[in-house]
Amino acid sequence: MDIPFVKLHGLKNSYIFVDLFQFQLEEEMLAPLAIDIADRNTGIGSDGLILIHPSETCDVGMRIFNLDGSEAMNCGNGLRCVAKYAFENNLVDADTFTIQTKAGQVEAQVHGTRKHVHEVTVDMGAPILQRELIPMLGEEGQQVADEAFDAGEEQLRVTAVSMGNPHAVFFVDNIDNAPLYTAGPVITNDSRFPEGVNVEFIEMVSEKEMHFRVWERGSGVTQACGTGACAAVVAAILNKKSPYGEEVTVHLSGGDLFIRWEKDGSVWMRGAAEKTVSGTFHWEHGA
Ligand SMILES: N[C@H](CCC[C@H](N)C(=O)O)C(=O)O
Repeated sequence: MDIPFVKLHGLKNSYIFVDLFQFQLEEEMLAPLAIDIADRNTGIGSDGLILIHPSETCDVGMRIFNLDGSEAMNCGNGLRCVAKYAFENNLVDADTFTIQTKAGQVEAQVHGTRKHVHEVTVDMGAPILQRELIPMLGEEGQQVADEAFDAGEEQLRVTAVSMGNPHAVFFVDNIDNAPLYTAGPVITNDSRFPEGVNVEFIEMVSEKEMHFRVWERGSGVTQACGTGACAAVVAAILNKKSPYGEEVTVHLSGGDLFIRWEKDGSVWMRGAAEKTVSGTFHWEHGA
């Protein structure tokens, strides 16, 4: 079958987008399609697949699938790309609109014109901090902030935050020495996280600036992770390394995101979204 797609990225965290307003896919196709279309050798190449779909509760809907075909509940960089695509393709009437995710709904505001949106601000809603809702094993009802967490030879300290998807945040003295490739793949599958976890390493530059690296659940090391950047700033504030209510600059491998967490309120994410290419993917389903 020939599948129309658009490739977009948020700070080089790229996804292949299929617009279900125009093209239909069967549910059982989605995971194998994500694996095939994201393959850098035999597919288009990306960090996963994102579906833009009609929604009964919001202006548009988004579903995201990782490289390994697993479906995630949320995707920050993907949301900015969905917002850009929806506005530029007249799927929405105004420059501010709602997007349905499996984690709930968010509100996006695009910056730019119908011809070209260059930046998007998203109200990501409130973080989820109760251990059992991350989910992470251990005493229920508690937050997980600066808790001892040994992984292999690494003696680390974890702060766990969900943005609809789970994140384990670790503060290190030097981001270049972070055990991203050694501890990342171990922690992402650690049994203390029954649904797996996205793994972030953070080096604080100042209270309003940090370096960020990520091993993503289901995709491995990516150039950026929007929900991860949100989780990192929440973790910094919980650990009194950053202030509530002020924009923190997060330096990811692929570029900068600007994140603020309003006390007792939402996490706001602002950053770029760019289109790379559109075309048709010829897919022999089941081949
Ligand atoms: N890259 C995405 C996160 C994907 C999350 C996915 N790896 C999972 O939660 O399983 C972002 O910009 O938020």
